[in-house]
Amino acid sequence: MDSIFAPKSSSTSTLSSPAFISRFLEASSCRKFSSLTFVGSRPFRYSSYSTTFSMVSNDVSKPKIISGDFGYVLEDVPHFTDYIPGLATCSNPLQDNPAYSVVKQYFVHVDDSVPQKIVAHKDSPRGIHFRRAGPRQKVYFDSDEVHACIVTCGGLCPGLNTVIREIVYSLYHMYGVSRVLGIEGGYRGFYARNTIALTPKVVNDIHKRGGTILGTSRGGHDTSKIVDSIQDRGINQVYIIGGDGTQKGASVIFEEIRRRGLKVVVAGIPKTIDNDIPVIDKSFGFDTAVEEAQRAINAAHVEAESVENGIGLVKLMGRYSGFIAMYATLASRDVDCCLIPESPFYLDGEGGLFEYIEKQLKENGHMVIVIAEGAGQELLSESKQSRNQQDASGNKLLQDVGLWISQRIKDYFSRQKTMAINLKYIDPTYMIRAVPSNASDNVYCTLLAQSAVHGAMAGYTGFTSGLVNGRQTYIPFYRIIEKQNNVVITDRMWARLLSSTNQPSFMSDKDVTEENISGGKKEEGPATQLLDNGDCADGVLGKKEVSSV
Ligand SMILES: Nc1ncnc2c1ncn2[C@@H]1O[C@H](COP(=O)(O)OP(=O)(O)O)[C@@H](O)[C@H]1O
Ligand SMILES: O=P(O)(O)OC[C@H]1O[C@](O)(COP(=O)(O)O)[C@@H](O)[C@@H]1O
Ligand SMILES: [Mg+2]
Repeated sequence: MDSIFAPKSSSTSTLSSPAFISRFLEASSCRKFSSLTFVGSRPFRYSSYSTTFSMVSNDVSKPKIISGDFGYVLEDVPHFTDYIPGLATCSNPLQDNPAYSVVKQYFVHVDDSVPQKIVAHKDSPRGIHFRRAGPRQKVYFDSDEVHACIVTCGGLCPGLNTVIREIVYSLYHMYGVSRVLGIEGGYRGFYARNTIALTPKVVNDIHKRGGTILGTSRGGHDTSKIVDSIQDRGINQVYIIGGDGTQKGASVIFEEIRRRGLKVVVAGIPKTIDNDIPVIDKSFGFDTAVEEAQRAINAAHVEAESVENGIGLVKLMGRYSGFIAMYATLASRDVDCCLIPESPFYLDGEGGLFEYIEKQLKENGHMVIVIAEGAGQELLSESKQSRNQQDASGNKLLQDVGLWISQRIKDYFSRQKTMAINLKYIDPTYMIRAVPSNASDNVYCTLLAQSAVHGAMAGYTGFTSGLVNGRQTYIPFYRIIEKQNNVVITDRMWARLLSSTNQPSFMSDKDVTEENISGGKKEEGPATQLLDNGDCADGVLGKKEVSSV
């Protein structure tokens, strides 16, 4: 255990002499560039393994956008060389790894990139691309120099332990790194908790367990305390696993690290059971969650069809994004109605939920309803006080829509006296996210973790490792945190759902306005490949974004 009271690095000022610099470079097996450049007269500060150099440019915090022929745009991620001059590089140790020596062209070409949109027309501009993830021929860290840490933040999600395990394994076995710390209890763990030494032995079995062996938390993000702790411990690779809030936190940590001129990588791995992170195809743990939700839906179906006028009601997670509910519904085929936050609904009157339930019960004798936790929040009669309640991270606390709607349905039928109903409410929300990841999520987690490690070793920083169109990429933080990924209710996927359940859409033509379509984001097309509106690179977005570069 490494104590939080670890002494501050003492060697911060006396190590700038030319003799020390040359000894340092000799000691490293990394080949140095022709010279170490000093901008101005500021000496560099060598503090344990995190090194402070003078900044190369004042413009480093701007997005790195590179344009090419035929409307090609690369939204690149930051790299050490953007703000640290004269860094040494080494050959990638993977070149001597027997397991990988069989792979032809194992190293990713420097110009490889992955298109954000793959549906194209013959006149389409090539559109936005992200840097392809994977090992690079040259790395910016000597194996002995690396001191990595891993932290998990926000709510649980299946696969967290797998990602932790695979980061540790990649660092140890691909890059010969042997110093990896686990930060306990989320962001606040950097300054308020002890750390755990992570070795392949410690993490060997953890992918079979749900949760995170490191623990997690909401709130507690104090940028300067976190970066101080990173600097004091001599950490130079920070792997941050978490959702939209966590990636926002990672982005400010990265900015502070860059402001201080530290040779410290900040790499994000996107975690969200709600699948509310944009750009990426889907988040890890999502498949597992959908699979697990089937068990609850099956139970609801069995209960409902075993009694007269049975209603099985299942609440699933999804604060603002109804992906789990939508996919679980599509997968199950037993669901008669799926309610999500993106699709407003109403209870009474023609075309309302009560009318539909009555019809279903008359025709089939039972029905199954799936409701995402964030659905219909505007309908819940809530006190002003509860409306403003937030969790420690600032996320709005939701009322239990499952309990509320169960009561409203029961009240309606007892008022109507047309039929006696038998409603069973199942709330499996925490069970779904507490399970270990399934086989396909395990593979996905492995690729995300390996990609993050390859990127970090190659000197990339300020990125989230993510799957785009089936390829691993490095996505700049600003693209991950700029908006939320939502179900687009005018997308084909939602239409498929409506046709599979036969539920009312609760929408009139006038509701299909720009504002109602996922918060007015229609012109930007689907933020995720879990949607399917066939948007291609010559859409409004393509033209707008290309011309703005
Ligand atoms: N805008 C933000 N800036 C900095 N840190 C943030 C921000 N939003 C959330 N965080 C931090 O990220 C962590 C996780 O956020 P949270 O919203 O709870 O979960 P998730 O990352 O799963 O969305 C918390 O420690 C929180 O303090
Ligand atoms: O009770 P908790 O831990 O706050 O978690 C509840 C929330 O966590 C989630 O599962 C995921 O949220 P995050 O991605 O922000 O962690 C939401 O669907 C849900 O509202
Ligand atoms: Mg979140």
